[in-house]
Amino acid sequence: MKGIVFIMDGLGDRPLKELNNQTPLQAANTPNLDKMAKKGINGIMDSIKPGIRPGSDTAHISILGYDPNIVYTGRGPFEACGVGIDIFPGDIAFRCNFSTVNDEFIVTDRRAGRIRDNTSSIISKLNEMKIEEYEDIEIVFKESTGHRAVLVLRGEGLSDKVSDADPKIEGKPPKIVVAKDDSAEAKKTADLLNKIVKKSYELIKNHPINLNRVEKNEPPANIIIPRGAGAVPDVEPLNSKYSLNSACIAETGLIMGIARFAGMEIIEVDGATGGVDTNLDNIVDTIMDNVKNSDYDFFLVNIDGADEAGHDGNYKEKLEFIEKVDDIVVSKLLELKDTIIILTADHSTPISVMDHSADPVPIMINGSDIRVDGVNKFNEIDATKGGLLRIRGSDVMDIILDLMGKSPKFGA
Ligand SMILES: O=C(O)[C@H](O)COP(=O)(O)O
Ligand SMILES: [Mg+2]
Repeated sequence: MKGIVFIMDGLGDRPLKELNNQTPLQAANTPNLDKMAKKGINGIMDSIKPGIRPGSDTAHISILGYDPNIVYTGRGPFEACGVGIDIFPGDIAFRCNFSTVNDEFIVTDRRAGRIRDNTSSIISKLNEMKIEEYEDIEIVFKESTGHRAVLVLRGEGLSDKVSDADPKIEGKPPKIVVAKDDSAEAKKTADLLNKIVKKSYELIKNHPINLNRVEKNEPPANIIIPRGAGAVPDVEPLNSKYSLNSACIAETGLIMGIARFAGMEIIEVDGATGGVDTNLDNIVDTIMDNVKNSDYDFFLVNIDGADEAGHDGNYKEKLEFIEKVDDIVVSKLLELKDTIIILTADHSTPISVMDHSADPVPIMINGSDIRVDGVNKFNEIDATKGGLLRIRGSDVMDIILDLMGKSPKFGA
Protein backbone atom coordinates (compact mmCIF):
# COMPACT_ATOMS: atom_id res chain seq x y z
CA MET A 1 0.00 0.00 0.00
CA LYS A 2 1.38 3.42 -0.98
CA GLY A 3 0.47 6.81 0.46
CA ILE A 4 0.16 10.30 -1.00
CA VAL A 5 -0.34 13.52 0.94
CA PHE A 6 -1.47 15.91 -1.77
CA ILE A 7 -1.41 19.56 -0.77
CA MET A 8 -3.15 22.23 -2.81
CA ASP A 9 -1.31 25.17 -1.32
CA GLY A 10 -3.54 27.95 -0.02
CA LEU A 11 -6.72 26.24 -1.30
CA GLY A 12 -9.00 27.20 1.60
CA ASP A 13 -11.02 30.41 1.31
CA ARG A 14 -13.99 32.40 2.60
CA PRO A 15 -17.36 33.08 0.91
CA LEU A 16 -17.21 35.82 -1.70
CA LYS A 17 -20.03 38.13 -2.78
CA GLU A 18 -18.82 37.82 -6.39
CA LEU A 19 -19.45 34.06 -6.15
CA ASN A 20 -22.91 34.23 -4.55
CA ASN A 21 -21.42 33.81 -1.11
CA GLN A 22 -19.56 30.69 -2.05
CA THR A 23 -15.84 30.02 -1.73
CA PRO A 24 -13.85 29.57 -4.98
CA LEU A 25 -13.68 25.82 -4.22
CA GLN A 26 -17.46 25.66 -3.70
CA ALA A 27 -18.17 27.64 -6.85
CA ALA A 28 -15.71 25.73 -9.04
CA ASN A 29 -16.97 22.84 -11.18
CA THR A 30 -15.00 19.93 -9.71
CA PRO A 31 -16.57 16.57 -10.64
CA ASN A 32 -13.41 14.61 -9.80
CA LEU A 33 -12.76 16.18 -6.41
CA ASP A 34 -16.45 15.62 -5.62
CA LYS A 35 -16.19 11.98 -6.69
CA MET A 36 -13.23 11.59 -4.33
CA ALA A 37 -15.21 13.18 -1.50
CA LYS A 38 -18.12 10.82 -2.18
CA LYS A 39 -15.85 7.75 -2.15
CA GLY A 40 -13.91 8.93 0.87
CA ILE A 41 -13.97 10.27 4.38
CA ASN A 42 -14.04 14.02 4.85
CA GLY A 43 -13.34 16.66 7.44
CA ILE A 44 -11.60 19.92 8.15
CA MET A 45 -8.06 20.48 9.40
CA ASP A 46 -6.13 23.09 11.34
CA SER A 47 -2.60 22.52 10.12
CA ILE A 48 -1.14 23.75 13.43
CA LYS A 49 -4.08 24.44 15.75
CA PRO A 50 -7.28 26.47 15.66
CA GLY A 51 -6.65 30.19 15.40
CA ILE A 52 -2.99 29.87 14.40
CA ARG A 53 -2.28 31.45 11.02
CA PRO A 54 0.34 29.16 9.51
CA GLY A 55 3.07 29.86 7.00
CA SER A 56 3.45 27.22 4.31
CA ASP A 57 6.67 26.26 6.07
CA THR A 58 5.29 25.64 9.57
CA ALA A 59 2.14 24.04 8.10
CA HIS A 60 4.10 21.50 6.07
CA ILE A 61 6.44 20.78 8.97
CA SER A 62 3.40 20.05 11.13
CA ILE A 63 1.67 17.93 8.46
CA LEU A 64 4.84 15.84 8.12
CA GLY A 65 4.59 15.08 11.84
CA TYR A 66 7.22 17.44 13.25
CA ASP A 67 6.57 20.02 15.95
CA PRO A 68 7.20 23.40 14.27
CA ASN A 69 7.80 24.95 17.69
CA ILE A 70 10.90 22.75 17.94
CA VAL A 71 12.03 22.16 14.36
CA TYR A 72 11.39 25.56 12.78
CA THR A 73 14.31 28.01 12.98
CA GLY A 74 13.03 30.40 10.31
CA ARG A 75 12.05 30.16 6.65
CA GLY A 76 15.49 30.97 5.21
CA PRO A 77 17.27 27.64 5.66
CA PHE A 78 14.37 25.67 4.15
CA GLU A 79 14.31 27.93 1.09
CA ALA A 80 18.09 27.64 0.78
CA CYS A 81 18.09 23.88 1.06
CA GLY A 82 15.34 23.73 -1.56
CA VAL A 83 17.51 25.48 -4.15
CA GLY A 84 20.42 23.18 -3.39
CA ILE A 85 22.52 25.27 -1.01
CA ASP A 86 23.86 23.21 1.88
CA ILE A 87 23.50 25.10 5.15
CA PHE A 88 26.12 24.51 7.85
CA PRO A 89 26.14 25.40 11.54
CA GLY A 90 27.00 29.11 11.79
CA ASP A 91 25.39 30.00 8.44
CA ILE A 92 22.35 32.27 8.42
CA ALA A 93 19.88 31.93 5.54
CA PHE A 94 17.10 34.22 4.33
CA ARG A 95 14.20 34.00 1.93
CA CYS A 96 14.34 36.99 -0.41
CA ASN A 97 11.99 38.56 -2.89
CA PHE A 98 13.02 40.19 -6.11
CA SER A 99 11.05 43.41 -5.67
CA THR A 100 10.62 46.75 -7.39
CA VAL A 101 11.44 50.08 -5.75
CA ASN A 102 10.97 53.51 -7.32
CA ASP A 103 13.53 56.36 -7.28
CA GLU A 104 12.34 57.31 -3.77
CA PHE A 105 13.19 53.77 -2.60
CA ILE A 106 9.52 52.93 -2.04
CA VAL A 107 8.49 49.35 -2.80
CA THR A 108 6.01 49.51 -5.67
CA ASP A 109 5.82 45.73 -6.28
CA ARG A 110 6.95 43.17 -3.69
CA ARG A 111 7.14 40.48 -6.37
CA ALA A 112 8.59 42.49 -9.29
CA GLY A 113 5.58 41.67 -11.45
CA ARG A 114 5.92 37.99 -10.49
CA ILE A 115 9.04 37.84 -12.64
CA ARG A 116 9.50 34.33 -14.06
CA ASP A 117 12.53 34.43 -16.37
CA ASN A 118 16.21 35.37 -16.30
CA THR A 119 16.51 35.83 -12.55
CA SER A 120 19.69 33.71 -12.60
CA SER A 121 21.50 36.37 -14.59
CA ILE A 122 20.48 39.03 -12.04
CA ILE A 123 21.73 36.69 -9.30
CA SER A 124 25.15 36.43 -11.00
CA LYS A 125 25.51 40.18 -10.63
CA LEU A 126 24.38 40.08 -7.00
CA ASN A 127 27.00 37.43 -6.27
CA GLU A 128 29.71 39.98 -7.05
CA MET A 129 28.61 41.83 -3.91
CA LYS A 130 31.26 42.85 -1.36
CA ILE A 131 30.44 44.89 1.74
CA GLU A 132 33.53 46.84 2.86
CA GLU A 133 33.33 46.44 6.65
CA TYR A 134 32.40 42.75 6.36
CA GLU A 135 34.81 41.31 3.83
CA ASP A 136 35.24 38.21 6.00
CA ILE A 137 31.57 37.25 5.42
CA GLU A 138 30.72 35.20 2.36
CA ILE A 139 27.51 36.46 0.69
CA VAL A 140 25.75 33.89 -1.49
CA PHE A 141 22.57 34.53 -3.50
CA LYS A 142 20.59 31.96 -5.46
CA GLU A 143 17.39 32.27 -7.43
CA SER A 144 14.36 30.14 -6.60
CA THR A 145 10.97 29.80 -8.33
CA GLY A 146 9.49 33.02 -9.75
CA HIS A 147 10.13 36.13 -7.67
CA ARG A 148 11.74 34.10 -4.90
CA ALA A 149 15.42 33.97 -4.05
CA VAL A 150 17.73 32.95 -1.23
CA LEU A 151 20.57 34.68 0.60
CA VAL A 152 23.09 32.82 2.75
CA LEU A 153 25.62 34.58 4.99
CA ARG A 154 28.63 32.51 5.98
CA GLY A 155 31.34 33.58 8.43
CA GLU A 156 32.17 34.22 12.07
CA GLY A 157 29.90 35.96 14.54
CA LEU A 158 26.50 35.96 12.78
CA SER A 159 23.04 35.49 14.29
CA ASP A 160 19.54 34.68 13.06
CA LYS A 161 18.01 36.97 15.69
CA VAL A 162 17.30 39.75 13.19
CA SER A 163 14.08 41.23 11.85
CA ASP A 164 12.80 41.25 8.24
CA ALA A 165 13.57 43.87 5.61
CA ASP A 166 10.31 42.96 3.83
CA PRO A 167 7.70 45.66 4.56
CA LYS A 168 5.02 43.08 3.53
CA ILE A 169 3.00 45.76 1.73
CA GLU A 170 3.63 48.06 -1.18
CA GLY A 171 3.94 51.82 -0.70
CA LYS A 172 6.62 51.64 2.00
CA PRO A 173 10.41 51.48 1.84
CA PRO A 174 12.20 48.24 2.79
CA LYS A 175 12.21 47.98 6.58
CA ILE A 176 15.38 48.77 8.51
CA VAL A 177 16.55 45.43 9.88
CA VAL A 178 17.11 45.43 13.64
CA ALA A 179 18.70 43.01 16.11
CA LYS A 180 16.14 41.00 18.10
CA ASP A 181 18.48 40.56 21.05
CA ASP A 182 21.40 42.44 22.62
CA SER A 183 24.14 40.26 21.17
CA ALA A 184 26.98 41.72 19.12
CA GLU A 185 26.26 38.96 16.56
CA ALA A 186 22.67 40.08 16.00
CA LYS A 187 23.71 43.74 15.73
CA LYS A 188 26.42 42.85 13.21
CA THR A 189 24.03 40.73 11.11
CA ALA A 190 21.35 43.46 11.10
CA ASP A 191 23.86 46.11 10.01
CA LEU A 192 25.25 43.84 7.30
CA LEU A 193 21.77 43.04 6.02
CA ASN A 194 20.79 46.72 5.77
CA LYS A 195 23.92 47.32 3.71
CA ILE A 196 23.15 44.31 1.50
CA VAL A 197 19.66 45.62 0.71
CA LYS A 198 21.02 49.03 -0.34
CA LYS A 199 23.90 47.51 -2.27
CA SER A 200 21.56 45.16 -4.14
CA TYR A 201 19.75 48.15 -5.62
CA GLU A 202 23.02 49.76 -6.74
CA LEU A 203 24.16 46.53 -8.34
CA ILE A 204 21.04 45.49 -10.25
CA LYS A 205 18.96 48.60 -10.94
CA ASN A 206 20.60 49.00 -14.35
CA HIS A 207 20.99 45.31 -15.12
CA PRO A 208 20.16 44.68 -18.81
CA ILE A 209 17.28 42.38 -17.80
CA ASN A 210 15.78 45.24 -15.80
CA LEU A 211 16.34 47.88 -18.48
CA ASN A 212 14.55 45.51 -20.82
CA ARG A 213 11.67 45.03 -18.37
CA VAL A 214 11.27 48.80 -17.95
CA GLU A 215 11.18 49.17 -21.71
CA LYS A 216 8.37 46.59 -21.87
CA ASN A 217 6.52 48.36 -19.05
CA GLU A 218 7.17 45.50 -16.63
CA PRO A 219 8.26 46.15 -13.04
CA PRO A 220 12.06 45.70 -12.83
CA ALA A 221 13.55 43.29 -10.27
CA ASN A 222 15.76 46.10 -9.00
CA ILE A 223 16.20 45.19 -5.34
CA ILE A 224 16.49 42.14 -3.09
CA ILE A 225 14.41 42.14 0.08
CA PRO A 226 15.27 39.47 2.70
CA ARG A 227 13.10 37.99 5.41
CA GLY A 228 12.80 34.84 7.52
CA ALA A 229 16.32 34.62 8.96
CA GLY A 230 17.19 31.17 10.22
CA ALA A 231 20.09 28.97 11.27
CA VAL A 232 20.41 25.31 10.38
CA PRO A 233 17.49 23.25 11.77
CA ASP A 234 17.76 19.77 13.22
CA VAL A 235 15.24 17.48 11.46
CA GLU A 236 14.96 13.74 12.12
CA PRO A 237 14.78 11.95 8.74
CA LEU A 238 11.19 11.12 7.83
CA ASN A 239 12.15 7.67 6.53
CA SER A 240 13.60 6.50 9.85
CA LYS A 241 10.92 8.27 11.90
CA TYR A 242 8.15 6.35 10.08
CA SER A 243 9.95 3.46 8.30
CA LEU A 244 9.16 4.89 4.88
CA ASN A 245 10.86 5.33 1.53
CA SER A 246 9.61 8.82 0.78
CA ALA A 247 9.76 11.32 -2.06
CA CYS A 248 8.51 14.84 -2.68
CA ILE A 249 7.03 16.30 -5.84
CA ALA A 250 6.79 20.06 -5.39
CA GLU A 251 7.22 23.28 -7.30
CA THR A 252 8.71 25.78 -4.89
CA GLY A 253 12.08 25.87 -3.17
CA LEU A 254 10.43 26.15 0.22
CA ILE A 255 8.61 22.83 0.03
CA MET A 256 11.52 21.07 -1.64
CA GLY A 257 13.77 22.43 1.10
CA ILE A 258 11.55 21.12 3.89
CA ALA A 259 11.51 17.73 2.16
CA ARG A 260 15.29 17.76 1.68
CA PHE A 261 15.87 18.56 5.35
CA ALA A 262 13.53 15.65 6.16
CA GLY A 263 15.74 13.41 4.03
CA MET A 264 13.09 12.83 1.34
CA GLU A 265 14.06 12.32 -2.28
CA ILE A 266 13.13 15.28 -4.51
CA ILE A 267 11.53 14.47 -7.86
CA GLU A 268 11.67 17.52 -10.10
CA VAL A 269 9.03 18.29 -12.72
CA ASP A 270 9.72 20.13 -15.99
CA GLY A 271 7.56 23.20 -16.47
CA ALA A 272 6.51 23.52 -12.82
CA THR A 273 6.27 27.27 -12.25
CA GLY A 274 4.49 27.38 -8.88
CA GLY A 275 1.79 29.51 -10.51
CA VAL A 276 -1.56 29.03 -12.22
CA ASP A 277 0.39 28.61 -15.48
CA THR A 278 2.21 25.52 -14.23
CA ASN A 279 2.43 22.35 -16.30
CA LEU A 280 -0.18 20.16 -14.58
CA ASP A 281 0.15 17.41 -17.22
CA ASN A 282 3.81 16.95 -16.33
CA ILE A 283 3.01 17.06 -12.62
CA VAL A 284 0.36 14.34 -12.81
CA ASP A 285 2.47 12.18 -15.15
CA THR A 286 5.32 12.37 -12.65
CA ILE A 287 3.02 11.38 -9.79
CA MET A 288 1.44 8.49 -11.69
CA ASP A 289 4.76 7.18 -12.99
CA ASN A 290 6.40 7.22 -9.57
CA VAL A 291 3.47 5.79 -7.65
CA LYS A 292 3.17 2.92 -10.14
CA ASN A 293 6.80 2.24 -11.04
CA SER A 294 9.15 3.42 -8.28
CA ASP A 295 10.09 1.94 -4.93
CA TYR A 296 8.93 5.03 -3.05
CA ASP A 297 5.99 4.21 -0.81
CA PHE A 298 5.14 7.71 0.42
CA PHE A 299 4.81 10.97 -1.51
CA LEU A 300 4.36 14.56 -0.44
CA VAL A 301 2.94 16.52 -3.36
CA ASN A 302 2.49 20.30 -3.35
CA ILE A 303 1.05 22.50 -6.08
CA ASP A 304 1.10 26.20 -5.45
CA GLY A 305 -1.20 27.94 -7.97
CA ALA A 306 -4.22 28.42 -5.68
CA ASP A 307 -1.99 30.12 -3.11
CA GLU A 308 -0.51 32.51 -5.67
CA ALA A 309 -3.98 33.45 -6.91
CA GLY A 310 -5.07 33.96 -3.28
CA HIS A 311 -2.11 36.25 -2.54
CA ASP A 312 -2.95 38.18 -5.70
CA GLY A 313 -6.63 38.49 -4.64
CA ASN A 314 -7.70 37.02 -7.98
CA TYR A 315 -10.78 34.82 -7.43
CA LYS A 316 -11.23 34.00 -11.12
CA GLU A 317 -7.70 32.66 -11.39
CA LYS A 318 -8.11 30.67 -8.18
CA LEU A 319 -11.39 29.13 -9.33
CA GLU A 320 -10.08 28.32 -12.81
CA PHE A 321 -6.92 26.80 -11.38
CA ILE A 322 -8.96 24.56 -9.07
CA GLU A 323 -11.00 23.41 -12.07
CA LYS A 324 -7.82 22.68 -14.04
CA VAL A 325 -6.35 20.63 -11.18
CA ASP A 326 -9.64 18.74 -10.93
CA ASP A 327 -9.70 18.00 -14.64
CA ILE A 328 -6.02 17.25 -15.32
CA VAL A 329 -4.71 15.89 -12.02
CA VAL A 330 -7.50 14.58 -9.79
CA SER A 331 -9.17 12.69 -12.65
CA LYS A 332 -6.00 10.57 -12.94
CA LEU A 333 -5.44 10.18 -9.19
CA LEU A 334 -8.84 8.48 -9.07
CA GLU A 335 -7.37 5.65 -11.19
CA LEU A 336 -4.73 4.72 -8.62
CA LYS A 337 -5.10 1.36 -6.92
CA ASP A 338 -3.60 0.26 -3.59
CA THR A 339 -2.93 3.86 -2.65
CA ILE A 340 -4.18 5.94 0.24
CA ILE A 341 -4.58 9.56 -0.86
CA ILE A 342 -5.03 12.40 1.58
CA LEU A 343 -5.97 15.53 -0.34
CA THR A 344 -5.99 18.82 1.55
CA ALA A 345 -4.37 22.25 1.83
CA ASP A 346 -1.66 23.62 4.10
CA HIS A 347 -3.69 26.72 4.96
CA SER A 348 -6.34 29.06 3.60
CA THR A 349 -5.29 32.04 1.49
CA PRO A 350 -8.62 33.87 1.21
CA ILE A 351 -9.07 36.19 -1.74
CA SER A 352 -10.45 38.84 0.63
CA VAL A 353 -7.37 38.64 2.88
CA MET A 354 -4.67 38.22 0.17
CA ASP A 355 -2.62 36.41 2.79
CA HIS A 356 -2.89 33.27 4.90
CA SER A 357 -5.68 32.99 7.44
CA ALA A 358 -6.35 30.55 10.27
CA ASP A 359 -9.57 29.23 8.67
CA PRO A 360 -9.38 25.42 8.72
CA VAL A 361 -9.00 23.67 5.37
CA PRO A 362 -11.03 20.80 3.89
CA ILE A 363 -9.39 17.39 3.97
CA MET A 364 -10.44 14.04 2.48
CA ILE A 365 -9.02 10.53 2.50
CA ASN A 366 -9.44 8.01 -0.29
CA GLY A 367 -8.45 4.39 -0.63
CA SER A 368 -9.77 0.90 -0.09
CA ASP A 369 -11.34 0.03 3.27
CA ILE A 370 -12.15 3.65 4.06
CA ARG A 371 -15.19 4.35 6.26
CA VAL A 372 -17.10 6.31 3.63
CA ASP A 373 -19.26 9.12 5.03
CA GLY A 374 -22.22 10.96 3.51
CA VAL A 375 -20.29 13.92 2.07
CA ASN A 376 -20.39 14.14 -1.71
CA LYS A 377 -18.79 17.49 -2.46
CA PHE A 378 -15.25 18.64 -1.70
CA ASN A 379 -15.29 22.11 -0.20
CA GLU A 380 -14.80 23.98 3.07
CA ILE A 381 -18.49 23.82 4.04
CA ASP A 382 -19.59 20.27 3.11
CA ALA A 383 -16.39 18.89 4.64
CA THR A 384 -17.59 19.94 8.09
CA LYS A 385 -20.26 17.21 7.92
CA GLY A 386 -17.75 14.42 7.31
CA GLY A 387 -16.55 11.53 9.41
CA LEU A 388 -13.09 12.91 10.09
CA LEU A 389 -14.60 15.89 11.90
CA ARG A 390 -11.87 18.44 12.79
CA ILE A 391 -8.29 17.23 12.97
CA ARG A 392 -4.87 18.84 13.18
CA GLY A 393 -1.98 18.71 10.74
CA SER A 394 -0.03 16.70 13.29
CA ASP A 395 -2.63 13.89 12.94
CA VAL A 396 -2.07 13.40 9.20
CA MET A 397 0.99 11.11 9.25
CA ASP A 398 -0.46 8.90 11.99
CA ILE A 399 -3.70 8.49 10.04
CA ILE A 400 -2.08 7.72 6.68
CA LEU A 401 0.44 5.30 8.20
CA ASP A 402 -2.38 3.42 9.91
CA LEU A 403 -4.40 3.18 6.69
CA MET A 404 -1.26 2.04 4.83
CA GLY A 405 -0.93 -0.75 7.39
CA LYS A 406 2.34 0.69 8.68
CA SER A 407 1.36 1.87 12.12
CA PRO A 408 3.03 0.17 15.07
CA LYS A 409 0.65 -0.96 17.83
CA PHE A 410 0.80 1.23 20.93
CA GLY A 411 0.64 -1.35 23.71
CA ALA A 412 0.72 -5.14 23.63
O1 LIG B 1 4.57 32.50 -2.51
C1 LIG B 1 5.30 32.52 -1.52
O2 LIG B 1 6.48 32.21 -1.54
C2 LIG B 1 4.72 32.91 -0.20
O3 LIG B 1 3.79 32.01 0.23
C3 LIG B 1 4.20 34.30 -0.24
O4 LIG B 1 5.29 35.11 -0.28
P1 LIG B 1 5.28 36.53 -0.99
O5 LIG B 1 4.20 37.34 -0.37
O6 LIG B 1 6.64 37.08 -0.69
O7 LIG B 1 5.05 36.27 -2.46
MG1 LIG C 1 1.22 27.70 1.44
